[in-house]
Amino acid sequence: MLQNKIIAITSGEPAGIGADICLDLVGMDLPCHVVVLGDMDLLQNRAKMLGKSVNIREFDAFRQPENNTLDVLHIPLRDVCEVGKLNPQNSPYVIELLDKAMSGIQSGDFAAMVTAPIHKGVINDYFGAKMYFSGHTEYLAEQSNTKQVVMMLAGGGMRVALLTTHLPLREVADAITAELIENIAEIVHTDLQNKFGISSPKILLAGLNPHAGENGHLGHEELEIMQPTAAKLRQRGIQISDPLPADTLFQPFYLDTADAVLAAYHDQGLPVLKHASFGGGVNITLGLPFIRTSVDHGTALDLAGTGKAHSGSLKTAVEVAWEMVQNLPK
Ligand SMILES: NC(=O)c1ccc[n+]([C@@H]2O[C@H](COP(=O)([O-])OP(=O)(O)OC[C@H]3O[C@@H](n4cnc5c(N)ncnc54)[C@H](O)[C@@H]3O)[C@@H](O)[C@H]2O)c1
Ligand SMILES: N[C@H](C(=O)O)[C@H](O)COP(=O)(O)O
Repeated sequence: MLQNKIIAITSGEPAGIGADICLDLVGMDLPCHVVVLGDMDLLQNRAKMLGKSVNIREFDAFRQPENNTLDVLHIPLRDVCEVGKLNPQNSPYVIELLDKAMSGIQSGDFAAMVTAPIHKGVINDYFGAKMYFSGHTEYLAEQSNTKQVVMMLAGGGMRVALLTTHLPLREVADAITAELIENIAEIVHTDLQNKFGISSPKILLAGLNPHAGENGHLGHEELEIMQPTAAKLRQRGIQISDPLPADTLFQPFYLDTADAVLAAYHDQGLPVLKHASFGGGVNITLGLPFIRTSVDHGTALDLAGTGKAHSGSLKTAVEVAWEMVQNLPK
């Protein structure tokens, strides 16, 4: 049976580089069979534009993978797609790719999903008040009725998980509660064990404020919330540090002692990681009832159809998803 050995790749925003990087997978040495979810004509046209001669065929779970062939689960675009130009009318298509990948996992057709980049802005332009879309992470959590998930990126020899994800900076401090830290740290701890095979994970907690609050003189979240919660978590057997100053935490002296950093917010942790590994890192959603990884970059509308987009991150995302599948308790 091929079925549960297949990884579904959602091709993402059709005007962006999603199709380009999916086409690049053909001929790569991948650890498993992959099927791309997307519009077949879009993929054919993009292949032509890029001068790639790739055999694009309709996905059939019982067919063996073939050389120079991309298996595609055809999902039609809703409207025209001009390369590099966002068309809000295609937003339901982008969402359908995610829904189909998720239902394929639930039915046992796919072992995991890997997502190519989407454009959150255009999805919100289309759906308006009907649905607020802040990212794959939050959407997949909602759709799978998962109360808490964690965004973690890996690259450049580090893993960086986030306490808060796509949240305006103004709202970050209020969102950091003892309950949130406990929930997130527990998910990071458990998923590092179960999905990454790390038996005794060590987590470094970054403070929210400059110099981790400078003993309460530069903010009180560290003393009042983060430190007592970290102590409580340690009593429960989770190896997490007290909040450390984020500006000096990302150096080998600390990083070499740990399996993951838990950053307080998106742009505290991710710029460091992306500086070290942009285009080769991977975004992993922890805490979901299924495996989902993604690229570390966005839609790069400026590069779509030019042949200049790098696909290393997509390849890594497939490899990491597959490794996670292998690590799942049997
Ligand atoms: N996994 C995802 O779905 C994901 C991740 C990050 C950003 N985004 C979304 O993408 C959209 C655009 O975001 P942005 O402009 O901040 O970031 P971006 O990553 O699309 O582009 C930033 C810069 O990096 C370059 N770049 C990006 N990917 C590249 C690649 N594979 N190879 C070579 N160069 C590459 C782009 O040309 C651009 O100069 C936003 O809507 C954002 O939310 C989605
Ligand atoms: N925060 C992610 C990053 O910077 O790479 C990106 O926006 C993707 O997030 P989702 O996987 O939730 O779409």
